[in-house]
Amino acid sequence: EIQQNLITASHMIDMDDIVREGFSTLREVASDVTFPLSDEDILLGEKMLQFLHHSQDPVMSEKLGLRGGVGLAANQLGLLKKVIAVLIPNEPEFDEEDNEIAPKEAYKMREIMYNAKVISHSVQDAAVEGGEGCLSVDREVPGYVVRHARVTVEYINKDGEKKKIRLKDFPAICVQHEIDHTNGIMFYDHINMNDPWEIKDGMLVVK
Ligand SMILES: Cc1nc(NNC(=O)[C@H](CC2CCCC2)CN(O)CO)c(F)c(N2CCN3CCOC[C@@H]3C2)n1
Ligand code: NI
Repeated sequence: EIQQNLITASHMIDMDDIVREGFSTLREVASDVTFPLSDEDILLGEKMLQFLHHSQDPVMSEKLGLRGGVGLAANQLGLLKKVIAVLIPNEPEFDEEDNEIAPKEAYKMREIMYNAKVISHSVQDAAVEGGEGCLSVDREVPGYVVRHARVTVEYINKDGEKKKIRLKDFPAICVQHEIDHTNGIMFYDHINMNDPWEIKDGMLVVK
């Protein structure tokens, strides 16, 4: 495939590997990956997670010229495979003298998810305060991205184990953003363009 360097172990994903609006795979439905996972699909997932780590590291993000990311989908790499990676850090706390206290768990969520799908969801909607962005969208698109407040997601992890997890708050938003990518859906598809900041029917605003 055209994304040859994505399957060389030593290559580190950077912004040049991320396709932008107009590239076909952002509007296509990706295929389920088959199990047992190929070495290529295992490597792909690991490199997607590595990209997110690098993007959240002051030194590596600077070195590789990365925009910050907490999620990534294979469609954004030009690959029609249902592979997503999520890396959501726990925010550090601060003591009375404003010294940073490392959180017990560094990450709220750190996962490579194969064939992820939403199998059930709350009636209640939610949107992230301030709206969303996307590494494949080089422009601001303001407005509440209306999503499900809580979702039950089924996926297979890199060890081939079927998982079923319930998510709420920001993790629910992030995983929906990534699963959307694997179905050719962009975040701004969920913004009410007539009234982008409309809050209706008990929609939660998530920080
Ligand atoms: C909220 C946020 N969105 C960032 N970017 N956008 C993304 O991740 C897109 C996916 C997210 C957009 C909204 C829901 C999912 C990427 N998308 O296109 C993938 O499909 C961030 F970078 C970011 N953080 C907070 C944590 N910080 C830790 C230290 O390092 C910087 C990092 C910045 N928070
Ligand atoms: Ni995105």
